Amino acid sequence: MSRIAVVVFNLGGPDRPEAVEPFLFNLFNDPAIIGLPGPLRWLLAKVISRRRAPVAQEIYRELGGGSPLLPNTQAQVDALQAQLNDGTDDYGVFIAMRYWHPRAAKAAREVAAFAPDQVLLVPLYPQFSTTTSGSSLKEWHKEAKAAGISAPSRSLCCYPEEPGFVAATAAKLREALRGLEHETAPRVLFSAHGLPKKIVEKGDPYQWQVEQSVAAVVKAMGEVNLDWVVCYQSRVGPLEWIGPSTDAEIERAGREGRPLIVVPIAFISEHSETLVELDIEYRKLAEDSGVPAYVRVTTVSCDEAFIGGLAKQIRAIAASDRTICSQDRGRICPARWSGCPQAPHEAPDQGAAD
Ligand SMILES: C=CC1=C(C)c2cc3[nH]c(cc4nc(cc5[nH]c(cc1n2)c(C)c5CCC(=O)O)C(CCC(=O)O)=C4C)c(C)c3C=C
Ligand SMILES: [Fe+2]
Ligand SMILES: [Fe+2]
Repeated sequence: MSRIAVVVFNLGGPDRPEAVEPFLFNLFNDPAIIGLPGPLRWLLAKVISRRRAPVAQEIYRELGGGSPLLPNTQAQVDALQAQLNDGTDDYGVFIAMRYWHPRAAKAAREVAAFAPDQVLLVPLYPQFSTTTSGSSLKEWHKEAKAAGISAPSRSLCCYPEEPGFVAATAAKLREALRGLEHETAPRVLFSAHGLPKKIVEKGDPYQWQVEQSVAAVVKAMGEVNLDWVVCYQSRVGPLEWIGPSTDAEIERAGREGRPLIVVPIAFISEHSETLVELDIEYRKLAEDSGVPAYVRVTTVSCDEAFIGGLAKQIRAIAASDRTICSQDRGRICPARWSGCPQAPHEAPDQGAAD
């Protein structure tokens, strides 16, 4: 049996207060986030990260000073590895974070030591964005080359309608609906991390794939009659971002006297954007705006259907002779987007962060 290295990608988060500013610097110095020439971007990243650090430190203080993203990702990796190996030890699963440790360079050295026959690249983002999966895959290819990894690699580009992800999200939403005791019907806010509008206008498929995920969850809810909206949170900086914003939707629900159920649709584990922004800041905004009830659905995290679905997708790419984007129908990039890094794999730099 062949040895298969699975590299999972996520954003990364600072593990202590002093890490907040360098973490933010790494984020804003990424050409996928700020598309300026090197020296100018470096300077801007220095300025923005210094200015943003106290605000972000306050956010992470609510979580004990650092982000829980790495331990939560590790728990997912353990669950995934157990599902994949199922009595064998063919699969080794490695974590590569984009902006804080463990970064791609370390993961690439570990993968090289594992000496795999093939490498499967799995972004922990169901929807593809140049700013997340694209940026991580681009960095991976550079570091894999530097580490001398010669085994062929293929990636799971995106899985916005993956049945396990959709079923897990729908089950959590159903549970929240059952638990909400209020005479007025709730509004469901499917909340995703936002993006600057100009990134979407350049062809980034993220917003389109967020909408695909929401449509799939609504369909999976079957007969339940939902009043739902897709909205976008976590805006930073002066640019115009895609909307409607989650905070504007919360205020509207307050004016209309509607209870709210908030469903994270682009985050698959808990971190600052769910535990602080959704659970503390937006809950307070809801109270202040007169929203009669506010329930936040938890992320799919280690849910069996989600991890099982991911494992199924990974086995499918391991057995396939080409990379697969949205697995359920085995098609090439559903975005039909030239920047999709999955094919042809010989040209991994194609478009991803440019
Ligand atoms: C779907 C996932 C994400 C997209 C798309 C995304 C784009 C994006 N993010 C920023 C700026 C920041 N993001 C920050 C935190 C953060 N972002 C994501 C995911 C996506 N980002 C996650 C999972 C996290 C949490 C990390 C953690 O807590 O561990 C932050 C830092 C926190 C803060 O200062 O508020 C910034 C800054 C931009 C500019 C962007 C697209 C251009
Ligand atoms: Fe972000
Ligand atoms: Fe794709």
